[in-house]
Amino acid sequence: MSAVKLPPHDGPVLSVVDMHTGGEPVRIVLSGAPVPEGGSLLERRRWLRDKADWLRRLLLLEPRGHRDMYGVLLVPSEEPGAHLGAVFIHTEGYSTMCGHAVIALGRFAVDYGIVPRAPGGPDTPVRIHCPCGPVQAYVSTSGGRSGAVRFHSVPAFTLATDVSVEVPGYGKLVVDIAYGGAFYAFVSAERFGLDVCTSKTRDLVDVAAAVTASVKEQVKLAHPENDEMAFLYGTILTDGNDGYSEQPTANICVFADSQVDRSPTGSGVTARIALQYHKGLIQLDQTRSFRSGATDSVFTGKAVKETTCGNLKAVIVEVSGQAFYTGASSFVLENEDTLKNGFLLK
Ligand SMILES: O=C(O)[C@H]1NCC[C@@H]1O
Repeated sequence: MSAVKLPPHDGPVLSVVDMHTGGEPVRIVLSGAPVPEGGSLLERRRWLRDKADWLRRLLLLEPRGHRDMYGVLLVPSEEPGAHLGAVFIHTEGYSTMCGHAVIALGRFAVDYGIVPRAPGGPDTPVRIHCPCGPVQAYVSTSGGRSGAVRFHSVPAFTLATDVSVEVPGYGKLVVDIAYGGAFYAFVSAERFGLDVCTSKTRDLVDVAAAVTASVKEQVKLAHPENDEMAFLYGTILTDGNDGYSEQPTANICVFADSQVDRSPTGSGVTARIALQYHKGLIQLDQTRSFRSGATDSVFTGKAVKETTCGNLKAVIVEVSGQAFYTGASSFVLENEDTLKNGFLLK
């Protein structure tokens, strides 16, 4: 089949590979993006945010994307041994960690030749420098293709448990706050008479967004090593099944500007494992399954090592999942297009 003929356009052609992990999209930019200035990944991330945010908007917002779109800009990394640097983007801005995207990037790195497949198998290590720090992924091979990916994230920890917050319309409630490369508030959906798997997404989003807004107002977060991580990324509503079980526990993550994760949320699973370990509900190397309330997709997670983060006890968590390719596109723009930099409906 002949290559697709590009339409008339102005400016760069942005070539992307589209994937999904558990239903959550990942748009990886292959070429056409500006090379960000800066001596570190975090500086490059700030440059992209402050000087080239048109790129995020064009790639993720309508008409080329949608309200719940997610993407990755690959940037040079100064991290020793890193195979690639990742700047995670969503429809409100930039995040510090994205487990579902790490799972996709693991496959992408092997399949696109960034990391040669380890001859001896079974896994090919792929080291990904994320804004929260280095993440070590291990890419399996299945039938001559890359397959499931597991990753060891940055040190994960519980910041606070049983934090009381006043949520307008819902009264006083108690949340837990934990970090898995990003900070999340955790609360059972049952507290609102909802079920993460069967309630309307709109109802779950409204509740989670209200909790996020209240925690942001009433609770000051701190990260022991990096102030840039000290913000509440979202709220994860759970089914309340925090005690160890071989049965999956379900959750749904509402992050950034009421964006809904279709996957079980890799950084959320990381934080949830840290929370369950902190509460003595699971032991090291006990694997739990986490089901997305949105799509029933499943990640597994386990704490594999105790560590510290600054003065806090922490654990290294391993998360596993599977990503799939959905397409490859070239995006262009025309200067006359008044909507060329994207939009979202109110
Ligand atoms: O899997 C994750 O960690 C990401 N998915 C969307 C929200 C998080 O960044």
